[in-house]
Amino acid sequence: MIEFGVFGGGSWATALVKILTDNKLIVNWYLRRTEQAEAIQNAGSNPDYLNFVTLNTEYLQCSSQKQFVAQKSTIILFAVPSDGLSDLLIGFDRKWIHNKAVLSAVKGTVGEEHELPSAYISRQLIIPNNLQGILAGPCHAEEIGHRKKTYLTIGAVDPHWQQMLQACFSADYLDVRINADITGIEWAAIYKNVVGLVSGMAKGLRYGDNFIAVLVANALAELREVLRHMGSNAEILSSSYAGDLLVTAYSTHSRNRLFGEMIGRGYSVDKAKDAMNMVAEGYGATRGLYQTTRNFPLKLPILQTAYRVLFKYMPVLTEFKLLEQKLT
Ligand SMILES: NC(=O)C1=CN([C@@H]2O[C@H](COP(=O)(O)OP(=O)(O)OC[C@H]3O[C@@H](n4cnc5c(N)ncnc54)[C@H](OP(=O)(O)O)[C@@H]3O)[C@@H](O)[C@H]2O)C=CC1
Ligand SMILES: O=C(CO)COP(=O)(O)O
Repeated sequence: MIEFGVFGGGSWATALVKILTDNKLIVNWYLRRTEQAEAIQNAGSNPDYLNFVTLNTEYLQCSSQKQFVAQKSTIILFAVPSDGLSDLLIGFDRKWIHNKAVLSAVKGTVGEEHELPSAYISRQLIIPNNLQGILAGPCHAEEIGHRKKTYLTIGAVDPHWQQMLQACFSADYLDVRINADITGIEWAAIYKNVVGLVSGMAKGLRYGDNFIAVLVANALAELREVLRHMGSNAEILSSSYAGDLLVTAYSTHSRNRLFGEMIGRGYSVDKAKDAMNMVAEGYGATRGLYQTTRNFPLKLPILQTAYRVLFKYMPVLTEFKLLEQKLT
């Protein structure tokens, strides 16, 4: 029988647990704070994230024991921020998940080598290709919490697993698309978080819809170039790539856009970080993607703008004046 082991207790994990338990699938949910695990088990909702979402506790077992969750489950799902992955995997024995499918819902780069989450997890836990997968968007946890129509993407290469996961995450308000381009989707998700930040900066600087439309159109072209150089022949005008970029660039739920908006309004990077109560992956993604692509023969002015503002502390308005000249 299928049992999911979900690792991570934030908004995305909460939305995913809701989908799975609504579908009457057993979920063993690892939360690093015991009090959070107990509160969710008792109240049937997560007090800290998406607290309006009611969870079906009949199918839910919360725990702050990694080993218990990993060993009891048949499918492992990681849904923590990318900078929490290495810490999460400390003391995580790969024997606990031998021959189990492992799915990453993480968007970001990991460590100083800027590895993709799926690659990092697979290297650490020695997961064979056919048992690796990712869960991607375009989606925001809040809208899933409200059962708003959403398209999800399952990235996996094994046809049996593709179909099984598609069934697990489908619902009347959820369509699940299958895509075997795992690394392309992950790089697209990393880049789109950078675009969300830059779109937010533009908003904070009081640029209007006319400019932001040009910014996003250029971002799509940049995304295509990045993916080509990463070895993906993706048709980017589909939901898993462009869709994910658009939702982050335009949605009021986007944490990256909110973070960028604060920078545009004049907050320092540290002050903007302090004001966030959820992760904005685009910050680390900007550095990871910049360093990964800096020797590529590509012009990536949007990525460079984000990098110069966030990591070289250049004045955001000055950088946008330069960016204006480079957009086509
Ligand atoms: N939110 C969304 O709509 C979507 C998010 N994602 C991606 O999912 C990932 C998680 O994001 P999200 O849930 O939104 O983030 P949140 O900021 O909402 O929550 C982060 C969660 O991860 C937990 N965490 C952090 N580090 C560790 C660790 N080392 N061990 C165990 N738990 C840890 C935190 O625990 P604590 O509360 O104790 O600090 C918290 O519960 C990100 O990569 C994000 O880009 C992808 C698609 C949609
Ligand atoms: O990855 C995410 C949703 O796709 C979360 O990032 P945003 O909240 O910035 O969109």
